[in-house]
Amino acid sequence: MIEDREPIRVALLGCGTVGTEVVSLLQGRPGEFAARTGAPLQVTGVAVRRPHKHPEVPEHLLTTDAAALVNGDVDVVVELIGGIEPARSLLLQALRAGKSVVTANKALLAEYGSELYAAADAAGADIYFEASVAGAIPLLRPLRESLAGDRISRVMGIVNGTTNYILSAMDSSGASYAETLEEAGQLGYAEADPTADVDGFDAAAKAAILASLSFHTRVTATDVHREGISGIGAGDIAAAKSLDRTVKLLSICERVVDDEGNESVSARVHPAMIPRSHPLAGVGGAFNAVFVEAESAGQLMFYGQGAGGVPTSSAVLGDLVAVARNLVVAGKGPRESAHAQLPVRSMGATPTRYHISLDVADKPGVLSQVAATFNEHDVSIAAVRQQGRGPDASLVVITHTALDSALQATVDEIARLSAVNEVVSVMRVEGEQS
Ligand SMILES: NC(=O)C1=CN([C@@H]2O[C@H](COP(=O)(O)OP(=O)(O)OC[C@H]3O[C@@H](n4cnc5c(N)ncnc54)[C@H](O)[C@@H]3O)[C@@H](O)[C@H]2O)C=CC1
Ligand SMILES: N[C@@H](CC=O)C(=O)O
Ligand code: NA
Repeated sequence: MIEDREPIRVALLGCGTVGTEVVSLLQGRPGEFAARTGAPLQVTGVAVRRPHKHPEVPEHLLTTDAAALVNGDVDVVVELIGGIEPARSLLLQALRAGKSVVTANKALLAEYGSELYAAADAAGADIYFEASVAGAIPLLRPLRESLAGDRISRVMGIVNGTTNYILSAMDSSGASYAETLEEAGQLGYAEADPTADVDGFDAAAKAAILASLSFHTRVTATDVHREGISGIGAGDIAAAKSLDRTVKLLSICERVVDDEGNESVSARVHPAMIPRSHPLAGVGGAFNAVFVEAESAGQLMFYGQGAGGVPTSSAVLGDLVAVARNLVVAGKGPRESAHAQLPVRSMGATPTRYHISLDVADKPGVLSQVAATFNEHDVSIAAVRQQGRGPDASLVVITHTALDSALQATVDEIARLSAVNEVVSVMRVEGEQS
């Protein structure tokens, strides 16, 4: 009888947006969890900062002493506090004592993942973190396990729900940036400090995790080129609309092979214009979607709810069941796989495409001056559209693929041309043939 087996003792750290849902589901469905893992799951304590704020948790389980809870009689520690400290110290403490860990903390994993993996490995414990990237969507388990026999070449997607919620609203209803950011916070999508979302730190942490798993290489958040959405204005959204495109914050991780056959990894987060016909263009609200390209599997797409307490609790509980099953059969989950150790390519050396929208003087020679600047930097133009407006004109240029540093240098020089009144919008273009 499963009920007669020794329970698996679970400590929960943090009871906020995600933690509250995890506690409630764990307490509400004990029979199901026991049947699925092969032993009952017993919550031994819930570490919180202010116990009086948690009437939903049985009082005897609440504690403000997370370290004592981790050091006590527990088999699995579920960390839902977020941030680096005290989460890092608490998880190292747990792992070094042979206790397995489930965490949703991308910021921590993107910086200290290797340290945590090493501690888990040394003690024979597990570390699972499906909720850390793309919330409810099963994505890391497929990368770590199902695709472990394949070679991944590219991962591209929307992995931040808050910014997608904001950009979708700006695109569809012309809503303001500030008002939608506040809504995203109320709906439980935004991080405790929402600048982590809008400035791209959250997406960059997720890109580091995705690149590490996909390319068997240690990639940290500081290796990821990062641009957020705080500079995106109504002008950019309008420029995209006029070309039947939309703006999304994308995380793109690629295996790049140079002319000599040398491989490197590129990981970047930035807003990009994509065609409205692209499947990512239809991903609205806090939904996430990620494309994975692998040599044998071909193209795969993962889609679902990337943020919010209820969806994220699904991924956390899935990991908890996996860890508990391993404990029941004395098995182990996957370890760190960083054998490839590919160098990380700088953003300047990464091939990209640009959309550039200019306000120029409508007089002879302007177009040729602009075209000459592209030529000087060896950047090839894919399309040009000019529209006169009295003495001035709007000039839109879309380039072919070139090194990002060459594109950046071209834009800097164009901005200095006397015939250019204003650089209205500069954005990378993704999701179409170059
Ligand atoms: N909210 C979401 O949609 C998602 C969140 N995550 C991640 O899940 C984790 C938790 O996120 P949320 O629940 O949204 O955050 P939250 O801010 O709502 O909850 C964190 C809780 O931890 C508590 N806490 C802080 N320090 C503590 C300590 N020393 N001891 C005990 N409790 C402490 C806070 O009081 C708060 O209640 C973060 O790592 C976040 O990045 C991952 C995917 C989605
Ligand atoms: N703040 C994050 C939450 C999930 O990881 C987001 O908006 O995606
Ligand atoms: Na996930």
